[in-house]
Amino acid sequence: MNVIDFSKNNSLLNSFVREIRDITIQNDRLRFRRNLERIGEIMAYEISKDLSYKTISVTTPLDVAEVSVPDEEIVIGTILRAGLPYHHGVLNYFDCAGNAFVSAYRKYKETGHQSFDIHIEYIASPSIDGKTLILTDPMLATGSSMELTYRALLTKGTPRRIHIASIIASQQAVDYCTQHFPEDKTTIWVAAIDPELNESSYIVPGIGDAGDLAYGEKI
Ligand SMILES: O=P(O)(O)OC[C@H]1O[C@H](OP(=O)(O)OP(=O)(O)O)[C@H](O)[C@@H]1O
Ligand SMILES: O=c1cc[nH]c(=O)[nH]1
Ligand SMILES: [Mg+2]
Repeated sequence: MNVIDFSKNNSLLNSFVREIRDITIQNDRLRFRRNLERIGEIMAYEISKDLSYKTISVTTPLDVAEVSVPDEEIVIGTILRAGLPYHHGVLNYFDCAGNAFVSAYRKYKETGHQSFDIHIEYIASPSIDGKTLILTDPMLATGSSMELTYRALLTKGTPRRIHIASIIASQQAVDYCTQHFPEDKTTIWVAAIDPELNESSYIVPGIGDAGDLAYGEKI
């Protein structure tokens, strides 16, 4: 599977990643959400280079110009909650895309934060049949939410191409997605790959809880 890790290259993207990681900056919720959004914009731009294109003629006030434009029908799929600002950034650039929203949350077992199941309770999606599906979630920790969201969306058709667009992924999640997504039509795009998960399956060093940083703690 094709895995694209932008931390290997120097770009402005790394400055935004620094801000969502930095404990002295990340607690400004407005800035945190805006950083997820602008990373989404950059991801969309990078993914756009991987699409197929067609040439169209555009009438200007003076003549006709030939322009290459994307020739794929895109659906952006997002996992609540932390996916929302990131989704918004991707949608800022793929502004004609369809949109799918899936709720996935960790339901912890009575034994504490070490053990949980992922629950999916809500899906709102257009048909994804034959389309290019961009799955957006800033955190890819175990990879389970991403896989279960994908399986839930398969009830809406079979995508022709899949782009998993995350921000911080664990190496374990990258390996997991490599095993659980169709190899021939999936690309994983990440801003960084971190080495570890802690005992609560949080990414280390990671950023902490992305949903809480964006929207506040939940009970
Ligand atoms: O790869 P996984 O181990 O499945 O974990 C990743 C999931 O955890 C986060 O959501 P969370 O469950 O914290 O929900 P929230 O966005 O509502 O806080 C994140 O946005 C992913 O959806
Ligand atoms: O590190 C992690 C893991 C899951 N969810 C988060 O928000 N952060
Ligand atoms: Mg959370």
